[in-house]
Amino acid sequence: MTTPAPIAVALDAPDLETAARWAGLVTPHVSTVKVGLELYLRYGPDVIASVRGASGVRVFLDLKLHDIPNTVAAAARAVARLKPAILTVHAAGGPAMVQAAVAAAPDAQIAAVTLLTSLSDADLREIGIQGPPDDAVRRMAAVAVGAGAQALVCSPREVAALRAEVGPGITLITPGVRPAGADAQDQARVATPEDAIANGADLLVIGRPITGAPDPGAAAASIAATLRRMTDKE
Ligand SMILES: O=c1ccn([C@@H]2O[C@H](COP(=O)(O)O)[C@@H](O)[C@H]2O)c(=O)[nH]1
Repeated sequence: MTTPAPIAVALDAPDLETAARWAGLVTPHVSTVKVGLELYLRYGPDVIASVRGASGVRVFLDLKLHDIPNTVAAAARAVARLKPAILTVHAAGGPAMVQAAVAAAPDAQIAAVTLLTSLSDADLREIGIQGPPDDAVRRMAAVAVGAGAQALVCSPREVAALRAEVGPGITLITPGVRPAGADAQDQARVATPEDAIANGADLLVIGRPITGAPDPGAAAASIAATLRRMTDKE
């Protein structure tokens, strides 16, 4: 049996049955499945058991918590019992908020989201973030890691700069991944799976290029095989 690829498939499905079906199709090929706001807000905690299924695949709970520290601590504590492998918070919540999540969910890897991959350079300027995204991402990452975050979420375009900033011990997670020629859809700062890995990403978040394919299992297997060929060459 081959080792599952370092991919978290974003199960952004309209209903639980579809999410569980996608999870079943992709889990032989990928290490992780990701539950986001759409599913969690619709179905609540039950969704975790449904997508985990019999395989017991790692579940990444992408709730992007962002509130005052006391509220985030309570929310993180509430979901910690679901045993997600990874739980996201927004780095923009500041160090006390990140620290509160880390303390409240000690068994989950707390991943701090730096700048959403859907924001273009123009969008970033409009919300007051001047200069190259790399700079802001590195600043936010340093604060989050200083507060105890064990993982960071960034665009694959910033992952090399971030790796240089934080070193090898922090897990770098990149959404905004599109196979060559695929539609970027609402993502702005994108790169291919090969480039994301070559630049230092540990875990690629990929949703619609897999779940929107006629056969999500085959799409996941194909991207996984591409990554495996890269590591075999090393
Ligand atoms: O900056 C971020 C943080 C999280 N996401 C999430 O990743 C997936 C991406 O899905 P695609 O279909 O591959 O675009 C989605 O669940 C987002 O909520 C992100 O895209 N960017």
